[in-house]
Amino acid sequence: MTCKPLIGLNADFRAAARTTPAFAYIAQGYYQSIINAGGVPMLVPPQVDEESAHRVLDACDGFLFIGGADLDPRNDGFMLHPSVRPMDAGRETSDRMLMAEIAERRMPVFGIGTGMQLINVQQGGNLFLHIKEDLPSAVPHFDAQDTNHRHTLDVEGDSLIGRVYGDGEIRVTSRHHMAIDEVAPGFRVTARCPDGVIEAIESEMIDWFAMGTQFHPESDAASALDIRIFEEFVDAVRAHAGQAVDPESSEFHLVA
Ligand SMILES: N[C@@H](CCC(=O)NCCCC(=O)O)C(=O)O
Repeated sequence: MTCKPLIGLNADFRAAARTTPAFAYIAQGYYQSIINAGGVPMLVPPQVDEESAHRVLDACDGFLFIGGADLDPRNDGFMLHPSVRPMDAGRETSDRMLMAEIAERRMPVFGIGTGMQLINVQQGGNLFLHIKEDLPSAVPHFDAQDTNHRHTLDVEGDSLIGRVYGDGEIRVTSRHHMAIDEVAPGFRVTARCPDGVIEAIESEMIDWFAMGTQFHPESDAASALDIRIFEEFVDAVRAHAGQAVDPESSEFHLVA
């Protein structure tokens, strides 16, 4: 039997406005990258209770948390900072429910942007709420005029990110004003911007594939190397689902 792994993606949510209804949505780069890497994306709108979140996860082999607006620091016991623009409260509640259960199940997970920040806080780490204030010498990590604003990246060679990018200058797409401060127990930093801002984390736990990038490998400006991160993730999902690679056919078979 061959089958592609089913990967859940949390959708963003925008409340109704004067001329538009409420809608859940997701940028194409996130789900297209999963398709390109050989997975089947399943878009998950905000869930209303734990039972529903668990039912969704029963159907998934892995999960991708997408970027978006800010997590509300008050949900982690911190004060609101004037720069923080909290995401829709329903999305945040749903994302946190899904993430808690994903961690419990040790389901393979990849978080991008806010998605990485979610993994980190749910696992006991914390965040700088505004890079400009907390790390004043940092280079710009956000440009309102350029959604594909890029900066360079220093990677740890003995990591997934290091394997993907190898040697040579790396430039990645950056769109954030918050950043990881303390890394959650069980995770390590595997990439930083040369200014020190944490750009990627990976689980060190042998029973759990979990990783995050602060940068955006799904962006329109993604390189062939950026796309390799999704392939590594989808391969990890397959491995967790008990599938093995058939090098002849490039198809994936359930291991009996
Ligand atoms: N809280 C974050 C948000 C970082 C992020 O996810 N940016 C992407 C926004 C929209 C998208 O491209 O999906 C911060 O630190 O600013």
